[in-house]
Amino acid sequence: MTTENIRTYDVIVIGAGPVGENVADRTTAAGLSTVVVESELAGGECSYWACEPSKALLRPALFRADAAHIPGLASAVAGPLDVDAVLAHRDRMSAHWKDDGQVEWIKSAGIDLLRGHGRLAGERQVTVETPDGDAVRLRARHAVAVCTGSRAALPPLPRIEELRPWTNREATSAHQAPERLVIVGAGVVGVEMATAWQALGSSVTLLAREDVLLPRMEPFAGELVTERLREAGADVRFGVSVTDAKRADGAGEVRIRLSDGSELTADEILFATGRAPRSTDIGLDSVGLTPGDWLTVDDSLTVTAVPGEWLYAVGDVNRRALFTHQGKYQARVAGAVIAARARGEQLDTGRWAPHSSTADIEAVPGVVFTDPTVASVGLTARDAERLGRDVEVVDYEIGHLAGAVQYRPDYRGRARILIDRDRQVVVGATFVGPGVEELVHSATVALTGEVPVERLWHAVPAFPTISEVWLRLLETRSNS
Ligand SMILES: Cc1cc2nc3c(=O)[nH]c(=O)nc-3n(C[C@H](O)[C@H](O)[C@H](O)COP(=O)(O)OP(=O)(O)OC[C@H]3O[C@@H](n4cnc5c(N)ncnc54)[C@H](O)[C@@H]3O)c2cc1C
Ligand SMILES: NC(=O)c1ccc[n+]([C@@H]2O[C@H](COP(=O)([O-])OP(=O)(O)OC[C@H]3O[C@@H](n4cnc5c(N)ncnc54)[C@H](O)[C@@H]3O)[C@@H](O)[C@H]2O)c1
Repeated sequence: MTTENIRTYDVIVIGAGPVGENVADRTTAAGLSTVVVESELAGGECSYWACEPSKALLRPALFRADAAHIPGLASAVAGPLDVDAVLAHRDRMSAHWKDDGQVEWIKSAGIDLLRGHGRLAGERQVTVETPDGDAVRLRARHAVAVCTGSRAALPPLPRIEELRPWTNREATSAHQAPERLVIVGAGVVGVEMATAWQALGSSVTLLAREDVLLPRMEPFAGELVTERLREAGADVRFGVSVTDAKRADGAGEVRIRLSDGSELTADEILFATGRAPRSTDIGLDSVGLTPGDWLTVDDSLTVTAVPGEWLYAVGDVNRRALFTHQGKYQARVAGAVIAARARGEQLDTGRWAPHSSTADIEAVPGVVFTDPTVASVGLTARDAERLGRDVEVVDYEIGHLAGAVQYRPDYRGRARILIDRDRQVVVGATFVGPGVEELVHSATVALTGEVPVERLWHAVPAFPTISEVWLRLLETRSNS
């Protein structure tokens, strides 16, 4: 390798997903020269095969579900969705799988972009294999941030690759609705894709290994989503997993055997069975780490097992909170940490301090875009029990609110808040019902601000809105 191929920067970021882009933005803004390395498309999974395309598929389905129950509007939305128009909209929202817009933004922010596959090559060093087969060696004066994200984790079924199964990539970029779609896994990807493709004309069978959908959330969330999915025509089955699956003649339909002995036939099978870190081929062994592992970090996003405070892992790859918004929050913290260390400053750590990623553990909001929508932040009742936290659990049927009936006359939904008995602050909230996605930030502010419940009495929600659920929850509590 010639010396011309060695480039030195203050900071090297591997992976230009939403998180890598934000780390690079922060370090550049702090005056540190930064290069970001990307092997596929700048913008990452979120822009092309996750958040953006999935929400573009779901929005028409959810809007129609609401409109179909609003007097005077129902007849206008009768009949099937215009699938071609929905898919064309999804294509636009995924920028037609081209990253020119992202590349332009990266350049405008003063960040260098290097296309290729990045691998750690010892302390503060990264080697990049470029698309034309060249190798570029990068050296960092201060920091390397691994932001390589995650990929779909497939179950250990024999010869699974011969099945050509769908993962999130195919499920968000398919150009036609399969007639019969079997979805394995009832987490967020499973239920969102079941909602979208059932609305787009597929006959969906959703297989849940557990006895409820969305098993990590409050049980009533999964119960309400099950009701509506079944009303929409989906076949939802509990307590089953796939024991064997084969594509007939290697090309035709998929024949699936389930753990209860039953069999299914489908045109496509989607495995929505969780995520694995993209860390198998990023040179982890060169710094004493195990390829394929999640990267454990402390609250400053510094990789704990590597000495010298130069290696960071930010976003999905550290497994703290697998959401774009939470990864971008970590990126803001990591950028501030890298800049402070580069200036030789003492870090300001501790809960909610600028150099401490706190919210990605204590107040992670998430919205599941299903009918009904599920929005939550903080602990569930089950989490509180597991952690031995003494909480008061308060429930309210959102459908009793005037604002909910105005929103959709057949409104079905429920809210739950958890109040820490000692501190008298909200430590968890779950809202299930149409339109609750914009409600969850009020709960996030209550959690992060640690607003005393007594003060929440004075936060008066407007009439008639679904936000009045806050007042009813507090009234329910004081009446009990
Ligand atoms: C179907 C689906 C829907 C989702 N919907 C939402 C949602 O609505 N809201 C939400 O908040 N979250 C959602 N998520 C989660 C969200 O997509 C992730 O949390 C987010 O993409 C993580 O960002 P990241 O930058 O850490 O990783 P990624 O987005 O995975 O980006 C990592 C980047 O690194 C690159 N890379 C990897 N290895 C290398 C290497 N060796 N060299 C160079 N480049 C490399 C990749 O090509 C990629 O561009 C969804 C996920 C899925 C699967
Ligand atoms: N709207 C959003 O914000 C959004 C949407 C999609 C994904 N995401 C993020 O992406 C992450 C990954 O989502 P996901 O749904 O892929 O994972 P998940 O971990 O949420 O759910 C995976 C499900 O698959 C099941 N499963 C695992 N192995 C199985 C097997 N062999 N057979 C049957 N079932 C099996 C698990 O029990 C679990 O219920 C989520 O945790 C979330 O953070 C967010």
